[in-house]
Order: sequence, then C-alpha cells, then structure tokens
Amino acid sequence: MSKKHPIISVTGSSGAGTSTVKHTFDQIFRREGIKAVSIEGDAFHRFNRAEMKAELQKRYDAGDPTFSHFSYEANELGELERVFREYGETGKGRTRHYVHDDKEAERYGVPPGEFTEWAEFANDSDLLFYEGLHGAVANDEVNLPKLADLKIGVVPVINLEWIQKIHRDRDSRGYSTEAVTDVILRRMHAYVHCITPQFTETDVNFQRVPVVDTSNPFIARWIPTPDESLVVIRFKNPRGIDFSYLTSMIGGSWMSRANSIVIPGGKMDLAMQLIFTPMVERLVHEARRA
Ligand SMILES: Nc1ncnc2c1ncn2[C@@H]1O[C@H](COP(=O)(O)OP(=O)(O)OP(=O)(O)O)[C@@H](O)[C@H]1O
Ligand SMILES: O=C(CO)[C@H](O)[C@H](O)COP(=O)(O)O
Repeated sequence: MSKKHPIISVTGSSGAGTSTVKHTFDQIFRREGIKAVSIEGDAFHRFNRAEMKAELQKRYDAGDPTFSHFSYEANELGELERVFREYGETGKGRTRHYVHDDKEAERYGVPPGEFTEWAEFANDSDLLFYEGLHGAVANDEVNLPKLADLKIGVVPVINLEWIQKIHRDRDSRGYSTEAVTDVILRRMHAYVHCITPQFTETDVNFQRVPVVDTSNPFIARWIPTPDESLVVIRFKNPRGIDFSYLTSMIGGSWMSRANSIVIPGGKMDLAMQLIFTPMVERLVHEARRA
C-alpha cells in the first residue's frame, strides 16, 4: 500500500473487458484533473510471440500441455512487483508495450508480437494505473495486492468472457475461431490456478451476466450488448459503501446480498463513476497531503 504514490490495479482474463474499464477511469482522471501513468499487463509477458511459440512447444514435448500466457512463469511478475514497489516508494518506474497487431505496430514502430523498449514513466504523476491479467497475484514469489491501494476485478461469466475474447481476437487481431478456441482450452489450467484466485484479493468485482442464451459461445454471432446483460458488483468490504445512494442513483438496481448490488448492463459506466470517483479523489487527496 502506498499513500504518497497510490496504485490502482484492474485485473481480468483476456477479453474480460479491462481495456473497456480503463476508458471509464480515463474519463474520471480527465474530469478530476488527475495525472495517471498507465501500464498494461501484457508488457510483462516473459516472451515475445516467436519465443512463446518455441517455449510452448518445448514444454509440450516435455509433457506439460498447461503452459500459457495465464501461467505465472510466462510473465515477469517479479519485475511487475518491483515496478509497483518502486512507484509506491518514489513515484518512478518503467514500462513497455507488447504489440498485438498492425495498428499497434504502426503506433509503436515495432512489428506485431514484439515488445517496445522499456521507457521511464513521466514525472509528477498522481497515481499508477495497471490493467491486465495478473494485477492481484499473491503466490510464493510475489504479493501484488499488498502493494496496490485499490484492486478491481473484471470477470464476466465464462461463456460471455469467451464470446468477448473470440470476437475481439477475430476482429482486431486476425485469429480464427478455431485458433482462439485452442488458446482457451490450453489456458484453462492456469485460468483456474493463476487467474481466478486473484478475485478473492480484489476490493470490488464486476461480473457481467448475459440475459440472453450464450449456451454455445463458439457460434455466437455478436457479443451480448449492455442491454442484454446485468452486472453484479461485489464489495469485499462493504463498510463505508453507501448502498442506498447507489441503488437510488442507478435505476433498476437492487441489492442481492449484503455486499453486492445488481445493475442493468447499460449502467456499468455510471456505476463505476459513482463508485470510483470518490475513492480516486480520496487516494489522490491523501497522497497530496502525505
Ligand atoms: N461491458 C461491456 N459491454 C459490452 N461489450 C463489452 C463490455 N466489456 C467488454 N466488451 C467487449 O469485449 C471485448 C473485449 O474487451 P476488452 O478489449 O476491454 O478486453 P480486455 O480485458 O482488455 O482484453 P485483453 O486484456 O486481452 O486486451 C471487446 O470487443 C469489448 O468491446
Ligand atoms: O491478450 C492477451 C493476453 O492478455 C494475448 O493473448 C497475449 O498478449 C498474446 O498475444 P498474441 O496472441 O497477440 O501474441
């Protein structure tokens, strides 16, 4: 935990919607005049695309079919922890980008499947914002939840998560449905062992639940829209959360448990703004006084 240089960590599986949540935070930062530095989880992959392919084959040949980008060992989590710690202590740090597609290649000047060089953060930021696969990992080697001040989980129910991943990977990254299906299958072991445990560490989880039939996610023609879904929002520690304010401001919402509310899918952006604006303001206010 860092008072002077706070860290917000948004964690979700591939296709869960963490980039979409980042847009909402960008709006909060802009409106509140907050200077945030952002890092992407994919920057901390251990291998570039060609190296990863070779590593997968090597491990497969050695009898391990479970290795994937979700595995701890496929990522530089020690380096991520070092960046969190350094930022918390000094406000400094570094990151890079993993380039996924031609559009990003044009933007960063590096071919798809490669990393950019590491670059230092801009000076004088108010907070660090992480978005990716492993922002709340606590294992024998690292403890990221201890270093982050606000931890958020983005976890659609799994059929929806797969639909979102299939459509995003097909439309923007040029993969076939079959290729994405193979990746989903290969990642399942690490999904259970490395991804899901993080959502008991997070302070607030957002779980999008479709209210249309997604029983065969591999043939879904489009991603269920916000109007075709509900979102369950669960607070790890409900103390201090003004549920009656939230349910009165968010039309059609209700409490489903003492620490959870359910909102219409189209109100997710509004709910995030109502929930996180005061939390972010408090973090930055305390940091400026520290
Ligand atoms: N709340 C939502 N309502 C409707 N569609 C959504 C929602 N959240 C995400 N999506 C869609 O799901 C797809 C994946 O979302 P996004 O790119 O944000 O995932 P991600 O978690 O950042 O993935 P990755 O980490 O692999 O880049 C996108 O097509 C996005 O438009
Ligand atoms: O989104 C991902 C993980 O969060 C990607 O699957 C991972 O970054 C590998 O990317 P690519 O298939 O483009 O090499």
